[in-house]
Amino acid sequence: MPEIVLTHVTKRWDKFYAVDDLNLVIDDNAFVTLLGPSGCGKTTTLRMIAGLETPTSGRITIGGRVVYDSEAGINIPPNKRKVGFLFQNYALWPNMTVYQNISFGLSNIKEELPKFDPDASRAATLLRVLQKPDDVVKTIVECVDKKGKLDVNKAQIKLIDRYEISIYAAKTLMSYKLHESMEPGTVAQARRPELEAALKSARDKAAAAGCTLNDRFEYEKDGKPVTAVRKLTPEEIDLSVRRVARIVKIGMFMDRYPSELSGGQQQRVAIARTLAPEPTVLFMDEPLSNLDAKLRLEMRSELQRLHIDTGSTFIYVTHDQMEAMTLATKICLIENGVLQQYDAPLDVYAKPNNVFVADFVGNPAINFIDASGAQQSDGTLTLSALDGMQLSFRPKEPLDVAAWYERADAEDKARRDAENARALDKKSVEKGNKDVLFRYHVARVNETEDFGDEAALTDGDFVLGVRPEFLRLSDSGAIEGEIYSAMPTGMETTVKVRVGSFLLTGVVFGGVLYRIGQKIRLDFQGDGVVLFSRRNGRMIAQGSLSVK
Ligand SMILES: Nc1ncnc2c1ncn2[C@@H]1O[C@H](COP(=O)(O)OP(=O)(O)OP(=O)(O)O)[C@@H](O)[C@H]1O
Repeated sequence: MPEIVLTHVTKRWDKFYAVDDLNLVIDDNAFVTLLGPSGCGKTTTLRMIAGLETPTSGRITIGGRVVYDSEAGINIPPNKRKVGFLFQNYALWPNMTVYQNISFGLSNIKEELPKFDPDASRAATLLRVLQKPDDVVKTIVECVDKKGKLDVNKAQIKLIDRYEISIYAAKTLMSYKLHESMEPGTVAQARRPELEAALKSARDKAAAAGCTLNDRFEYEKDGKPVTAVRKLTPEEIDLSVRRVARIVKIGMFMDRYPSELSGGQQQRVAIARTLAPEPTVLFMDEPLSNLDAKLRLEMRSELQRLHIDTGSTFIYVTHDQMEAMTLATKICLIENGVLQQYDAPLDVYAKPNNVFVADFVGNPAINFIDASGAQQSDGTLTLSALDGMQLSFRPKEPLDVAAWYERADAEDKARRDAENARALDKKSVEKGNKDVLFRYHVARVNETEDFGDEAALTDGDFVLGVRPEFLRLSDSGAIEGEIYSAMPTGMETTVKVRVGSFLLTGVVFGGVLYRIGQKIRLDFQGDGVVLFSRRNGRMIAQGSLSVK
């Protein structure tokens, strides 16, 4: 499976930078979700990797092969990138059966493929299955109804699934009528000589051409595969269709038309159709957004399984952070065309690079608390927050705040210098959609209009990010609060707690009932509270928070 590498990829329309200098390495067999708010550049990124959109500049490789390079003038079309697509509007052909919908694309393939002997392959398959004639009989008689009538269609599908064979092999097997004989073993034995002869004749034919047949019945010469430009044989097409139908469990619906299927079943057919040509990379753009909530959840787990079963690399666009969190091996979070974080979902959740990431991921959302103060000689930070309350933040790892700022400022300066140098280049186009510092939201009881006219921020201005599960409601808590709202779901209750003029959101597990207006006490738990710089919005450290 291929690794996908994007190097300095930019896409702009005039002064609008939809994707700005994106560098990304997508590992073999990864499940990457491209996440971000509407218009941030997710779909553009996906389309550029797939070859449906031409980048303005940069380089993209798939499996070591350059598919796009602005400087070298390389741009391989999508149908030559061996990739598959699954879009929101997957539109099955209504006048074709499920089988035809899946097989249609395969029957149009005409490309360089290994030379193959379908007769030898089928003979070998039948010989393999006939080794256990009693098993074959058992599989067939399972499809006899109460009145003693055999459902031939069902029996064929059972044989196809049981032995992973084509419909042609299943029909031949049925024609042997093992299930009608008192001695299936003898019937099976009687069939062997003709099948063995077919196999030998195929090998002789290959030998006459100076070749050998490998164990997949493909021609080889001097140990190397012999290829030819050809179409797939009906048997190969059937085996592919059956393989993907097995994966998405639609084997029983092959003769139905799309209108005779539920939304979820149609979606599975669309997935099967995409998987049939065995794409090494599968692109999905919000493929579940047309489904209802329950089906979405079901299809999510199907997709996760599919990812393992197919071994393909999945690249999946979504603006639903929950979908991104639950499916991905890695999340690529984009805002305004700029990569914000590329990490495993739990790392994005626990160690967000900046306030934007912290805010975008997690439901209920993280609590932001403005705080100001300084680091003490013991490494902790003494902070004033929530209307003058004195808090102590203890970093999880050793931290030197002054040194952190020095590094961050040096990085910012280097970036600004690079941007200025870029602006001096005559060919460069100034970015119209400028990057602005994300304005996080501090929840208050009486929300006032935020004019953004803050006093100049210093290195002593911080933002604390407290996930709802790090708020602890307990009688021994040092902070006084009052229940502002409580939403029990049975498994947990989401509470908004009023602390002075602020509102903090917490999650309490179990069926606890709270009364609105009820006085409670709370504090913070765990060492996962995140400290951000208010000046540049970036994460400084994780740690624990307590009241002094
Ligand atoms: N052909 C085009 N010409 C000009 N601007 C475009 C064009 N295509 C896309 N854009 C702009 O590029 C930005 C990124 O678009 P893109 O479709 O990648 O966003 P997205 O993150 O997938 O959004 P959504 O979640 O809404 O689909 C958008 O602001 C969009 O308006």
